[in-house]
Amino acid sequence: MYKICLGGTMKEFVEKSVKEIQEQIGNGKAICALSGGVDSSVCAVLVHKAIGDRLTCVFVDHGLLRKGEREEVEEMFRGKYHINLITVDAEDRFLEKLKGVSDPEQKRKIIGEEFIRVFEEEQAKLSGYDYLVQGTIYPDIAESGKDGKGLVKSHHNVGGLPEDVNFELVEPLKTLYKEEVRQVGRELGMPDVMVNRQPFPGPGLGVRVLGEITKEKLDILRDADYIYRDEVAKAGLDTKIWQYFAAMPDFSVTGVKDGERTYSRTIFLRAVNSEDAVTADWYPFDMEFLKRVSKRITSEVPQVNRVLYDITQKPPGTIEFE
Ligand SMILES: Nc1ncnc2c1ncn2[C@@H]1O[C@H](COP(=O)(O)OP(=O)(O)OP(=O)(O)O)[C@@H](O)[C@H]1O
Repeated sequence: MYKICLGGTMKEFVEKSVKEIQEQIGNGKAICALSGGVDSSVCAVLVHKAIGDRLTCVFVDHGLLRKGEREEVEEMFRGKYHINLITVDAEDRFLEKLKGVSDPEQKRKIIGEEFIRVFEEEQAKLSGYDYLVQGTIYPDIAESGKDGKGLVKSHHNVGGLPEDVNFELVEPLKTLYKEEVRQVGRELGMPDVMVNRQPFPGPGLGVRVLGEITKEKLDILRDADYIYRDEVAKAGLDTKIWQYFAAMPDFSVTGVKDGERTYSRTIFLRAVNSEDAVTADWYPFDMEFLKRVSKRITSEVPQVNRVLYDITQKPPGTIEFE
């Protein structure tokens, strides 16, 4: 395992990794599944530094992304880093597959399987790619109890890429802890919004729209979540809270607006701090902050008439709702 304090500086780590990646890939070409999360993003930028245009990233827009996320990823990787990036528009096929499904495990499974199918299709369109870049980090290997050799991230959020893929794996971050990965990102000049990014589940908003997923629900949740994130950032809390997000339960409730009865959507707000995701405590926002967020959501998102803040620790709760 790489230890910054014992093993040298981040600059040295980056130099050493670039050399190793060049040695491994030679003149070959590599493909990387890019989620926009910290691990795959840092990995992509590192590998790009080593092999330039011979890296192609594939970003799957499954329609379960947060508001603005796709644009941010495209701007960053295509615009700033000039990395070959294929964005796959797969919203319709994911939503079609998810129609009528409300069981969380089944939703995860469907999203995972569809992700693999999409990735395989993209891979088939490309030729001459022998290497698969994976943002595997040390805890992934430790958790799965393997030594990491030839390991395809077994706990892949969206089901795991098939083990039989005809690729040689490139895993330059596999000796690092998350915080070290962030430091590598900073060393590579990546902006704070990217390296400090909070964890986001692989199935995305698919597990934050509780119960059956529809485009309408996703759009409402995206708008509410965007306002919440905006207020957290404005209050300067975005680097103080480990994870914060909005979710939407599978029921409507009665409310009143302009003297008329409404029967609309509820939004849950969640914010937790945690060291290791094993235990977590809810964040003690001040009441004025919560009032502000609630007012903005209920006035700017017309389909929402109630906002609830979750004050449950993990355990007995979990960070996500599904
Ligand atoms: N929408 C997506 N498009 C392309 N690849 C994806 C997508 N979602 C996930 N992946 C791939 O699956 C891997 C594992 O996803 P997971 O959600 O478990 O994230 P992670 O382990 O936190 O990594 P990351 O920080 O890169 O998101 C990612 O590193 C990425 O390679």
